[in-house]
Amino acid sequence: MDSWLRESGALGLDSLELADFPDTGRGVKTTRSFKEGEKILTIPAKILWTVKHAYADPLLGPALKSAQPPLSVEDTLAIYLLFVKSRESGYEGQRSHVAALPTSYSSSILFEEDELEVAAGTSLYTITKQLEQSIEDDHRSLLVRLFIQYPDLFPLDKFGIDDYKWALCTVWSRAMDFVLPNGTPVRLLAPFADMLNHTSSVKQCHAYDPSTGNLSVLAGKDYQPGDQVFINYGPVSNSRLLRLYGFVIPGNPNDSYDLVLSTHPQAPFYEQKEKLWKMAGLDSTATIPLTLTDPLPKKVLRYLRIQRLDAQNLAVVARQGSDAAEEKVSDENEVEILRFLVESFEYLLSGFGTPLEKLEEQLEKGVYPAGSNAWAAAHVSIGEQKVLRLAKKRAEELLSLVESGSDGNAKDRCANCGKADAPLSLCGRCKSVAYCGRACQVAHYKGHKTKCQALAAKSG
Ligand SMILES: C[S@@+](CC[C@H](N)C(=O)[O-])C[C@H]1O[C@@H](n2cnc3c(N)ncnc32)[C@H](O)[C@@H]1O
Repeated sequence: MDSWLRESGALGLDSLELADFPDTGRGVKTTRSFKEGEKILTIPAKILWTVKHAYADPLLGPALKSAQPPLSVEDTLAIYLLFVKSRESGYEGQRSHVAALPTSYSSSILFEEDELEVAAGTSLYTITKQLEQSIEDDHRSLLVRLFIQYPDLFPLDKFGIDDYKWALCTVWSRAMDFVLPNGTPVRLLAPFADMLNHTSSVKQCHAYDPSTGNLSVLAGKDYQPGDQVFINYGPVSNSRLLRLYGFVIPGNPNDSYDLVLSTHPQAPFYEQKEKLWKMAGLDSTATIPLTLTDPLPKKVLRYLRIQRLDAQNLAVVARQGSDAAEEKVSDENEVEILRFLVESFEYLLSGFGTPLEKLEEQLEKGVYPAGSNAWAAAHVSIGEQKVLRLAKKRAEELLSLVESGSDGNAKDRCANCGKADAPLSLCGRCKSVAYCGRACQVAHYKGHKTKCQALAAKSG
């Protein structure tokens, strides 16, 4: 691969080497020092794996163009990889890259049943099960649309379901995503740059240059010779890390739980409510991430307030336009949604195979060998349970405030983020709500404006 990279014009290889590291496995180390921000590596456009290049290939391109409906970006890249892997001659450079790829992966889609069972109750469990099914369906569809149409290009012994899963795992764990200035998304695989492991302690330091199409990596921090070079894959939860990359970060601060909210189209006033959700930037089916820092996002309350509107409140809320249901609609509505949330979180938590404390105890005792699939699944479950417990606590606190009638002018917590353990200052105009800082005051103003003006006018 090295000579292919050099001949193609890759820059920076003289200062970098592949190496094995105890925590992250194979990665890249520097052989000289770098200052943060310095360019470390450039992989030229012509050797990147992209959809454009797959379609431009003289053998693969015409077959891809004939597939109806067209393949997704993910499938195109996966088939491109398998196609090159299956060739016995030609494609020498790309084949040397494929030969350097891992032969197996530890994504949750490849877990044994008993390993995945450790994560029972998590969104990882549900999504993995759904994925297993959809991967089989997609593979069957590729057989019909592509493989059996061109048996010489896609020999079935090299395009089976296990090959397809390998290719998908390769794309999930190694592809990089960018959005061009005109909003077009680009997904690509960059040889050698795909050997860089992740750490959240560097800023995003891989970049795509839309004018040249080259991929570059900058130093995300200062490096000494022999240091491992990292990039940042983004603020990814353990659930997503395990599904897409096959690893977890114990105590991951980005852990989250994806809450799915949906409403039956035959529910009362569905069409009017659908309009209100749209106005509020939501959809009739909304997936909202609950996180450790924001376990009960405002969007959840907003969605449910609209979902539970009665005929009388519907008209009032519709007049609020884009501020619709940003704040409490009525005591009844608020109590109803908060009770629903407390019960739902309780129900979701009861669905976890093993409670958080028990899992922590098991990890402590070494029941799951460190680094094993079951160990990783246990970390996902712990993270999601932590988030759900925080969300339930927050819903209970809000419920007791509404039930005691002290929510409307609660001054003991930030009206925007709910923080109570921070210095708070009152809204300068109405003095009825408090904020932990300027950012929260600004973020809250749009929804608070009408009430603020009314209260300020009342108090003269
Ligand atoms: C883009 S590749 C990086 C190179 C990879 N280690 C290799 O040998 O090909 C992404 C994969 O590296 C591993 N990886 C990356 N960052 C990691 C980390 N912080 N801890 C553990 N494994 C990591 C995971 O297996 C992940 O799927």
